[in-house]
Formats: sequence, structure tokens, C-alpha cells
Amino acid sequence: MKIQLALDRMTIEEAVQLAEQVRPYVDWIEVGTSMIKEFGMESVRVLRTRFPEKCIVADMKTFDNAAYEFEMCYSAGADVATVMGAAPLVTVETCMEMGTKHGKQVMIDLLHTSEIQRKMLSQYKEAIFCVHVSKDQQEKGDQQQSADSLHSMLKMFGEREQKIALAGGISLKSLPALVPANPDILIIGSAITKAAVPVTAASSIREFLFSWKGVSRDE
Ligand SMILES: O=C(CO)[C@H](O)[C@H](O)COP(=O)(O)O
Repeated sequence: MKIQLALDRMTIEEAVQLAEQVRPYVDWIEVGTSMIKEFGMESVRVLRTRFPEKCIVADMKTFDNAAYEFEMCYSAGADVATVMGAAPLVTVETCMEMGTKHGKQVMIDLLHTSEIQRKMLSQYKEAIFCVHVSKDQQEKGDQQQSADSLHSMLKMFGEREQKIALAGGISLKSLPALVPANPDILIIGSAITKAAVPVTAASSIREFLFSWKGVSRDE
């Protein structure tokens, strides 16, 4: 089970400093949508250069213009780029083609997708599927609601072939409800980046995963 650190609502230099502090405790580094919107592909290039050993995720949330946007992300050094599952299928299809062309990965964000859309998307076996409770939903609800929503959406997948990521308000407190569902990737932003001591937050989350039966230290 991997930890993907989501870096949002900060400058590139702040993102580098934060990621540097928690480097040993996270596996993947996400350049958040807010950073990409504010600073463009430079944010992806800088994180790529400063963290060569990490898998870099560009949370582009593409909804259209897939070939152009994915070309930008992969050329800037992203290993994974994200597309919205609610986008037209041709857009998702184009992202998958771009992933294959570049030998890189695609994450499909399932935010606001219908069951029919999720069924259609399940044809993309090589994609990573991100079960996501949005910031706006989080801000109107509470942490427990977010954890419950993630859990019930995850259950809809049933027996799954694809890799699954979970995102949206995940914290040390919500982990006991989420980890038993065995997601492949836990995307964690504010619980680390806004913590009083980010390194303590990240190491506690890592320790929790280590201590969880079935999650090996090698993963
Ligand atoms: O995609 C995102 C926002 O749209 C964030 O990356 C995701 O929600 C993780 O951040 P947090 O843990 O703060 O919710």
C-alpha cells in the first residue's frame, strides 16, 4: 500500500521543502491541481528534478484536450497523470493512448461519476482508479462522512482487477476504516501538509501501515 503525498495550495518551494521533510515516509509525490493551475508545468518539472527516486503524479484532472495536456505532463517528467472519469469517453481513451505511447500511467478520478460511467471505465484495466471525495464535499461534511463515502464507493468495485487509489480528507483517524479495504494507494494531502509537524504526521501514518496486518514493510 503506497502513500501518495498530495501537495496543494502552496508555492513550488514550499512543496519542495515539505516533500523533503517527509521524504522517507511517502512513496509517491502528487503535484496537486491547485499547484499546476497556479504555477503550470514548472511545478511538475521542479518536483521531478528534486525527487528523482519518487513516482511523480501530475494531478491535471483533464476533462478535454487530452493529448495536449498529457503530452505536457509526461514531457515535464510526470510518471502518472490524472483524467476525470466523468469526461467524455474519447478523452479518457486518448489519455490511455498517451500513457501507452509514453510508457507511463494514467489515473482516472472517479469523482462525480455515475455507475454507468464506472462500468464503461472498467474496461481500462491498466489504469489506476481514484475513489475521491472532493474538497468541497469534505468542507461541507465531516471526516467520518468522508471516510464512509470512500469506503462505500470502494465496495462498489467488488472484485477488482485494477489498482485503486483513495483520496479526500484521509487522516490517521480515518485509516482504520479504510485500510482493511486494501487500497493500492492512499492519497494524503492536508493531514500531512497542514499538520503542526508534517514529519510526525507522515511517520505516524507510515507506522500505522507497518503495524497493520497484511501490509508488509517491503511495499
Ligand atoms: O485531489 C485533491 C483535491 O481535489 C487532493 O489531492 C486530495 O483531496 C488529497 O488531499 P486531502 O487529503 O487534503 O483531501
